[in-house]
Amino acid sequence: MQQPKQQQLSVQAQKERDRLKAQREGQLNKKEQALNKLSDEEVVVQLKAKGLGVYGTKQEKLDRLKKANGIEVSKCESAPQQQQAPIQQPPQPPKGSVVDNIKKMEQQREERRKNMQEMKREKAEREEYNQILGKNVDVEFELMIDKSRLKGGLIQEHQTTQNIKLCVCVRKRPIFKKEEVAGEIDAISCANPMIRVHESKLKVDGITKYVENHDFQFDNTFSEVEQGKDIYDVSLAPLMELLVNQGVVTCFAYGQTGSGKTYTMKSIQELLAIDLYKLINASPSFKIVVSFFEIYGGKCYDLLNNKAPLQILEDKNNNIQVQGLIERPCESENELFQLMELANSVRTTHATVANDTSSRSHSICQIMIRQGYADMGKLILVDLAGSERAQDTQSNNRQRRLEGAEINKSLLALKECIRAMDSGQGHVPFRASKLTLVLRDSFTAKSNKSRIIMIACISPGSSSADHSLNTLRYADRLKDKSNQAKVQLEEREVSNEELLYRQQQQNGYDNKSQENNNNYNNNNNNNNNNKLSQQDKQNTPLQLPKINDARNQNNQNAVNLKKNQSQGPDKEKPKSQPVPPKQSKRINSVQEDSDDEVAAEELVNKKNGQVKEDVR
Ligand SMILES: Nc1ncnc2c1ncn2[C@@H]1O[C@H](COP(=O)(O)OP(=O)(O)OP(=O)(O)O)[C@@H](O)[C@H]1O
Repeated sequence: MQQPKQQQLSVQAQKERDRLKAQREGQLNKKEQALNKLSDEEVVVQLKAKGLGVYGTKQEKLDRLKKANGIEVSKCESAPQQQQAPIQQPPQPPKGSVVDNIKKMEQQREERRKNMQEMKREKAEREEYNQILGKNVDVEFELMIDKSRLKGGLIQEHQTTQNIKLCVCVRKRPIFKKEEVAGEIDAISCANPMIRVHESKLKVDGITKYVENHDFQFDNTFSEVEQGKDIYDVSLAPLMELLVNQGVVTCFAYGQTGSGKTYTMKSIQELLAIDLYKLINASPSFKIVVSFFEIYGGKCYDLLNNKAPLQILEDKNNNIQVQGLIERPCESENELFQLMELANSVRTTHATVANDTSSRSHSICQIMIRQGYADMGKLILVDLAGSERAQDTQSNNRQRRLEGAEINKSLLALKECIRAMDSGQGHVPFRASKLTLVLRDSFTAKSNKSRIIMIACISPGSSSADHSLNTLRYADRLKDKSNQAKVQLEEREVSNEELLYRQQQQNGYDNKSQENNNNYNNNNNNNNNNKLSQQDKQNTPLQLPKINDARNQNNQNAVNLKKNQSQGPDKEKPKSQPVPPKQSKRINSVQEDSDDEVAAEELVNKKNGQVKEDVR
């Protein structure tokens, strides 16, 4: 009697397994169909969100994405075949019908000729047009690049830095007339948050031209039509409140020489001066103190004190002190702006192979907001020296080459510190260079009080494409994406009970660490000449007057304006533009995961141990 019962059970289990398998396959098919419909840009966005590589053809990228979604490769390969199936193959001519074959070949030849003529016509038209404009560019490359450009406008609106601890932005400067006359093509296209570098190349035969496209995605990207104000509005303006609540805001401009770092920083300084005094005027007890120095060849010089040499020292409380640095109080926005102008004008510049007036030093502008003797907040604007590769410095003299080496060393140290800070590592190697040493506060401030904005500037010229790639790769590596991916993966694998347990543990730990933090900060603050006011100890955010509301309104206006512009006749949205991914990449990945999680939960709830076996 027991045997038939067992058989019955195993048949039931088999049925259940088949049913689940069919259900799972159905889900995968749906997912696969959805993936097949994605445009190239959307595939790239999703790959980046999953921390995967974005190289290869569109099909290869799609396959990689499918694999990451749990769809089998063989299945992936069969998908396009399934799609192609409905296409009616023309009936094969019977063997020996030579005449038909010849006709077909003639048709194909005719088509090729037409295409060739069309290309020649297009090329001639473009050459004529370029001649009128005085452009002296390679038309073949120009046409190829134009065909592979990201369509104009924004894929996504710019995000503000309010909730982003490390915000990495890219700014492309416009191409200059003299560059076009010298044969440069605009080789960068930009549609926030994507940026594409079109690298012109020759095949191994040495004559066949082709264009290799490199895609990157950042928190924000700004094209040549966007102004310094657009960057300021989303990057620094939202952080004004933090500046009077013990915040440390650091803004870096990084990039190849001549890519627009100083230009960007100057426009930001101008807007900042206005906003800071709006803030100060609303609370008269606040005052602004500014110091400005440069780090050149590993040494520090005061830019507001006739370039007097400075020393960087560490006191017994491990605080970094720049000995001899003059701090100038400023009474008005004009005074602040004039001091900044003065400091910028005395900065060390030299003519290099790449730029006639290349800034060879890192300039650091520190703006402290004080109430009495207490620091309420600190803003640090760092205009980094132009990044150069070793091969660019070959024809420079020894001094320039040493400068280049020193600059690169400090940029590398900066990258390591930002990465360590972003990934939440306890140890930040800020002693690796003078630059990171003086910026210690930016890396070690409490995470909710510290914001870093990195603006990577790039030149659009085709001859700068490899420099631009270097800059973008540097910026891309600042954010530890693998960490995020790992956390997501790990979270998918733990059970609900375990998650609950972890959460409880975490809460306990957070409370403890919060206490420890408070103790540590209080001690630290005491050591730090008891500078902090009562308000800091209570940790209550200061209520700000209308300035931020006004800014938010401005932001909204800017966004609306951009929307209107992009809908206007000049910037008509191309129909082929990919559907904008509304959510951030993290939200996307959570949603994808949730499908699987819901399915798994349903199964677990429905059935007994046998079903659990299947789920596993
Ligand atoms: N967005 C922009 N719009 C118009 N002109 C720009 C823009 N960005 C830069 N420029 C111009 O490009 C030139 C070089 O810019 P800038 O001096 O800011 O470069 P840089 O990156 O600071 O160079 P370096 O590192 O060598 O000092 C300047 O003449 C500047 O006016």
